[in-house]
Amino acid sequence: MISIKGLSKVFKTNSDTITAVDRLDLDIQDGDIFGVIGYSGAGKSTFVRLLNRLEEPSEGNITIGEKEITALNTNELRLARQEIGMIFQHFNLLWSRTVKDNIAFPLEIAGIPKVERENRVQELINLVGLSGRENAYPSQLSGGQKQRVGIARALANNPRVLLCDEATSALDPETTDSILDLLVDINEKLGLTIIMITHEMHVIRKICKQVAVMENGKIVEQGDVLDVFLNPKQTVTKKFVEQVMGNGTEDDLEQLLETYNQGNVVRLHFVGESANQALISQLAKRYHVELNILQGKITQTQRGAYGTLIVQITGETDEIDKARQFIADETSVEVEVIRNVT
Ligand SMILES: Nc1ncnc2c1ncn2[C@@H]1O[C@H](COP(=O)(O)OP(=O)(O)OP(=O)(O)O)[C@@H](O)[C@H]1O
Repeated sequence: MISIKGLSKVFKTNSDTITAVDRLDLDIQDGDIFGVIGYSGAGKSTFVRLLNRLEEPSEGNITIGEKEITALNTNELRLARQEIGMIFQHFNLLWSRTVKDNIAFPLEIAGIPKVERENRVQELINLVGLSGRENAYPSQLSGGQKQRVGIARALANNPRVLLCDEATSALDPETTDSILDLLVDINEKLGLTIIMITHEMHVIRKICKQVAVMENGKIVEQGDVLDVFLNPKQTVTKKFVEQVMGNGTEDDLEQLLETYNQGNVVRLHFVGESANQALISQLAKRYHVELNILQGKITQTQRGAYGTLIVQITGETDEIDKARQFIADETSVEVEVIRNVT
C-alpha cells in the first residue's frame, strides 16, 4: 500500500509563498490504477513528484510498501527510486540515444551486466509493442511510440509503482486510447500500482478504478470511479463528470412522449452493468417486443457501464412485462417506467 500522511509542499519565491500541496492524506492499494484529476494549478504534478522525491516535501510522510520514502537518505532514495517508475507528458527521452539505448539507460545506472541488460531490453520492447523499432531515434518516432519507449524505460527495473504525469496529454485521442490500453495490460500482467495524474476525465473513466479530485492542493473528493460518476458532490467533480457525460439535461420529456406516442417508455439506469451492449439485442431476441432507443448516453468505466437510456417498448403487455422482469432479475440495470400503457 502507498500511504500518504499530512503531505505538504510550499514554494517560496522572492515575492510569494505558494502552497502547492496542502496537508494531503491518501491511501492507495497495491495493484490499483489510481487517478488524480484536477485543473491546471491544482497541485497534481507537484504531488506526483513528491512521491519519488523529485520534489522534497515541506511536511508529511510517504510510505510505499514497508519503506518510508520521506525518511530515506540519498543512497537509500536512489535504490528506492528503482521501484518507482515514472512517465511524463513530453516523454523526457534522450534524443541522441536509440530506442533500445534509451530503455537500457536505467539498467546501466543500476549496474546490470550487458547480456542481461540486452535480454531485458528486448523483453521490454516486446511488452510495449515496439519490435522492429529498436534502432530508431526518438525523432523518428510518433508521439505514441515515444511514450511506449518512456513506459519501457520506466519498467526496466521492475518497479512496484508507475507514476504517470499527464502521460497522454500530448497525444491525439486514438493514440491516447492505445497507450491507456497498454497501461491496463501492464497493470494486469505485472500487478504494479499505477498512479495517473490527468486533467481529462476520459482517462479516469477508461482505466482507473479509484479517483481522487484535487483542488487548491487538497483532495476534495475521492472514491470508486463509478460512485464518483454517479454521485459527484463537489462542483469541480460535477464539471469533470460533464466532460464525458454532457450536462445530463434531457430533451423535454413531454415532447419526446408526444413524438413517440405509442407503447411503453422506460428509462434504463446502467450503474456498473458489464453486459450493456448485449441487453437491447437480447431483449429483442428473447421476447416479442420492439425496442426503440429514444435518447441516452452510456459510457464505459473499468467498473462497467454507466449512464441512462430512454427506450420505447411496443408489443403485447405480457411480453413487455416479461422483458422488464428479465432486466430486473438478470442484470444490474434499474428500470424506471415513464409511460405505462395497459
Ligand atoms: N518550482 C515551483 N516554484 C514555485 N511555484 C511552483 C513551482 N512548481 C509549481 N508551483 C506552483 O504550485 C501550484 C501547483 O502547480 P502544479 O504544477 O503542481 O499543478 P498542476 O495541477 O500539475 O497543474 P499543471 O497541469 O498546469 O501543471 C501552481 O500554483 C504553481 O504555480
